Order: sequence, then C-alpha cells, then structure tokens
Amino acid sequence: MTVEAEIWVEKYRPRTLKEVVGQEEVIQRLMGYVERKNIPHLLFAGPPGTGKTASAIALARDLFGENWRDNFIEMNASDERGIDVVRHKIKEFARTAPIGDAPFKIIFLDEADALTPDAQAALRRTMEMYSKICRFILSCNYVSRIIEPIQSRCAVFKFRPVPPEAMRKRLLEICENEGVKITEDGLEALIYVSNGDFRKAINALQGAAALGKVVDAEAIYQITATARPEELANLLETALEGKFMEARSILDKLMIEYGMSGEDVVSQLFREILSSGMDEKMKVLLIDKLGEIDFRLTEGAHERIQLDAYLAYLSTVGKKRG
Ligand SMILES: Nc1ncnc2c1ncn2[C@@H]1O[C@H](COP(=O)(O)OP(=O)(O)OP(=O)(O)O)[C@@H](O)[C@H]1O
Repeated sequence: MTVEAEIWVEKYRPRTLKEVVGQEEVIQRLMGYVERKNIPHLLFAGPPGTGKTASAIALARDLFGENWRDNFIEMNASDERGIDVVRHKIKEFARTAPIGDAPFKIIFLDEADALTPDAQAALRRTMEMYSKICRFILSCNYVSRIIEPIQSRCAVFKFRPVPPEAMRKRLLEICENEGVKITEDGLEALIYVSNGDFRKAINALQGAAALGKVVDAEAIYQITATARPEELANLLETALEGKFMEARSILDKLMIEYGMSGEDVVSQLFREILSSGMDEKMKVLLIDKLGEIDFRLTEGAHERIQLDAYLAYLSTVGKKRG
C-alpha cells in the first residue's frame, strides 16, 4: 500500500489508552483496570466516532502487550447474520485458553444495540457461559437499547462527543505529520462539520488534503456535503421574513450544490436554530415543528415537499412575529 492510499483513521488510531483524547474520565477508569490487570465485562456507549472501538483496542494493547491480537476478537453485531453467527464465532474463539500469559480473552462486539432483545438475551447467556476465560466489551450508541440484565452485568462507560479543543490539537498534529497546510477557517470548519465525531473529522481532512491544495473551509464544506452555518442562517432568516420563494431557491442551491439530503438539511437547521440569537419561545416553536418534519422523513415522506412545508411554516410564523 502506498503512503497516499493509507487510511488516516487507521494510521492515527490510538496505540495506547494515553493517546485517546477528550474522554478523560473514561480513560482514567480504564487505566485503573490495566494497573490491576483485570477487567469486568464492559459496556461502551456514545455517539459514532468518539473512540469506543479505539479505546477497546488500546485497552487490549495495554493489557496484553505486543501479542494482543491473539487474545482479542472484534465482531460487528449488525454485520453478522444474526445472533447464531455471533454465538458460533464466540464459541470458536472461546474454545481455546488465552494465549501466552494473558488471564483472559477479550471479545469486542460493536453495535450491540442492533441486536433484538431476544438476541441480547441469548448473548447474555453466552456471556455467562464463557465468563471464566472471556471478557466482553459491548459497544452501542444508546445504553437504553441494551436489555437490563446485560447492563447490570457490565461496567458502563459513557463516551461523549470529542470536545473542540481536543480535536483541534490532534488534527493539527496530523496535519503536521502529513505535511498538510490548513487554514484557521479550515480547521474551524472541520470541527463544525464533524460535530464531535473524530472519524468524520479525520476522513474529511484526508479527503480535502487529497485535493492537493491548502485545506480551507471551502474544501471541507464541499467534501462533506455540508453547508456553511451562514448559509443555513440565511435560509432560516429569509423564510422567517416571509420570502417563501426566495427561501426555496436558497434551499435548491444547498441541496444541489452540496448534495445535501433532506435529513442533512434538517439536522443542520436544528443546530442553527439552537445556536441562533432568537428568543426561547421562538426556538421552541421552530424545533417542535422541525421534529415533526424529521419524523416524517424517517417514515419515508417526500423530502422536498416536507422541506417546502417547513419553509412555508417559517414564513407564516415569521409574518406573525412581524
Ligand atoms: N477519542 C479519540 N481519541 C483519538 N482518536 C479518536 C478518538 N475517537 C475517534 N478517534 C479516531 O477516529 C477513528 C474512529 O473511532 P472509533 O472507531 O473508535 O469510533 P467508535 O466510537 O467506535 O464509533 P462507532 O460507534 O461508529 O463504532 C479512530 O480510529 C481514531 O483514529
């Protein structure tokens, strides 16, 4: 593989717990396990790209040293066709004793919340069956989607969106290492579009750097199909002023030029309304309605009609506001 073809999210995967950034509390607790050379079953919960997989691997490395791979297996609950395949793989892996002087093996199961409650119940029995020689690390986006009997058998760790400062520092290190020139507005754009998702930030940086120019805000917004916050603010303001047709053409531009989906527009509008200077009563009105649109989109409603309906709603509310 050439250097250019190397994927940066892999290249910059933390090699030890110390390199995981922005999750201080979690990492401190995990380091305590490394010191004691033992772990209970663990449940990692949090948004995508915040370091759950990275921390599980870093923990295995810190516990087992160089040959960590011998005693670590990673599975994805939603990839594998059903719990039976997962159980079969676990059985195979757990059949043999830990290799070397490791006291146990680690099974990392990503997207555990994709399993149905029945499948989770089967998983729980499997966890119990092999708990002498295996520790499970389950990863999920929402703890509430994991059945109570599993939650109560695991130490729960909550990962948060990676904070801007931690992200900025690490992204600058990557730029320096890769010889990438980035402008200050490029860096800010990266932090804005990734919204705490480190995977997204690194991928966007690599994509923009591949264009071969200085990485600026324009490149980042283009590559991630994200509109600039100012453009969303403009859309919102125009619609609130009652200029429905003008707002529609701004929306056209966003969707065509940036290739944004209806859901992208809704989630960016959501961020824009929250961070805008409008009064709380207005925010409540607009977000309440946006929630309805969001729900309808997930139900498969026509996205352009829904977005136009929202702009129409903004025009009416705006006129009343005067
Ligand atoms: N907290 C972090 N510190 C350092 N690097 C990170 C962190 N979070 C993510 N990364 C980087 O992003 C990549 C993806 O992160 P990771 O696979 O750990 O995300 P995840 O939380 O498991 O997401 P998912 O829920 O989608 O599986 C890592 O390989 C690493 O390069």
